[in-house]
Amino acid sequence: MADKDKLLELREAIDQIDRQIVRLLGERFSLARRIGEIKRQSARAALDLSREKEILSRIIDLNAGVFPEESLKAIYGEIINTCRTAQQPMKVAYLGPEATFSHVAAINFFGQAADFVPLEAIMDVFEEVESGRCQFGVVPVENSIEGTVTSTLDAFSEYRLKICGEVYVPVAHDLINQTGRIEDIRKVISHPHALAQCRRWLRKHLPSVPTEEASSTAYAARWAAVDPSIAAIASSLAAKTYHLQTVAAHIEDFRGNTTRFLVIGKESPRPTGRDKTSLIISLADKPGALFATLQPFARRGINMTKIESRPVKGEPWRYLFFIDILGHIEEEIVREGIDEMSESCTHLEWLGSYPVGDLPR
Ligand SMILES: O=C(O)C(=O)C[C@]1(C(=O)O)C=C[C@@H](O)C=C1
Repeated sequence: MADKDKLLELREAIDQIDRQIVRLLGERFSLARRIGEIKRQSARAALDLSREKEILSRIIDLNAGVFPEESLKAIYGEIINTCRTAQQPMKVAYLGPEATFSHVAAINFFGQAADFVPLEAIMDVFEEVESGRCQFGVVPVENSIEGTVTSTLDAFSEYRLKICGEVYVPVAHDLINQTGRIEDIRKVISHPHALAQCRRWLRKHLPSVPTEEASSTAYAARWAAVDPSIAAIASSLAAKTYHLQTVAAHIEDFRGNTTRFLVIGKESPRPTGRDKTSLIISLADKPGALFATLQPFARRGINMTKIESRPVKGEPWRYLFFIDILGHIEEEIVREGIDEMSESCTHLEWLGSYPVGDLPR
């Protein structure tokens, strides 16, 4: 067969497969909608992360290895995210404006199909979820270079919300402006953390150009979108959102900069087999109090992944401890550990059990 005929034949086969895929996607969407009706009647949450995890690992097993695994995961993740919206419109609040890293985290977790609501402050995100105007919220909690986002931890003691998930987002900074030309830059604007993280690059490539602080990387991008003399340091999503060009990508001085975000909602998901549990505790003011509180986990071989103290507002020199351990509260060993821990604390609050997020590669 001539090359031209062969090409036509293969393309016809691909067109045939695409028709099937689109038809099957429609069928899958309708089935998800029917499942949604049953969930609504029995007052069950639409989002079922343990079922999603089960589906994803089955899909990866089904793959004969020809199709690249990461792409399969991304495509299937988006299919499930979209089918979820057939059950319930997913309204997700995040720390805005559009194209912040919180927005990137929200898209990574909920997919493109959700309805995203940018808000001005972390407290506003908690407020929106508690009021029920949004089902979920996405807030930053910790950066691998700058440390904890204290306003997120503090908000947990003011609102009765649960953690439903965590997302790790690699923080890659791009220098963006209207033309993509470095010669046009008279000023560089960004969030103080982003400016600090690109200090060496700026000194080397733009030594005489002044910098200015903005309240977020996305605000800086908005600014650059209206002023051709300004360049912003922001995410690649910001460049896309505000129609800007990339002068230089990945200008951060250290690679591996990652931010951990929390997904907050009204209830925590069921166990998935690889979960984390977050707690807030306060201690009696006596020697060995913290040691006694943590012993129940040590004895059971439960791994504590984080402990952080925050001052109690209005009570000088008293502290709350935020603790993350591996495991789900519905696992007996975790439940027992927490029960025993509660005997030696003056206050213990369960913030949620949720699937461990994937660290960026
Ligand atoms: O199996 C379910 O419970 C569904 O609702 C279907 C589905 C999916 O599309 O695969 C959608 C949403 C849930 O979070 C889990 C899975």
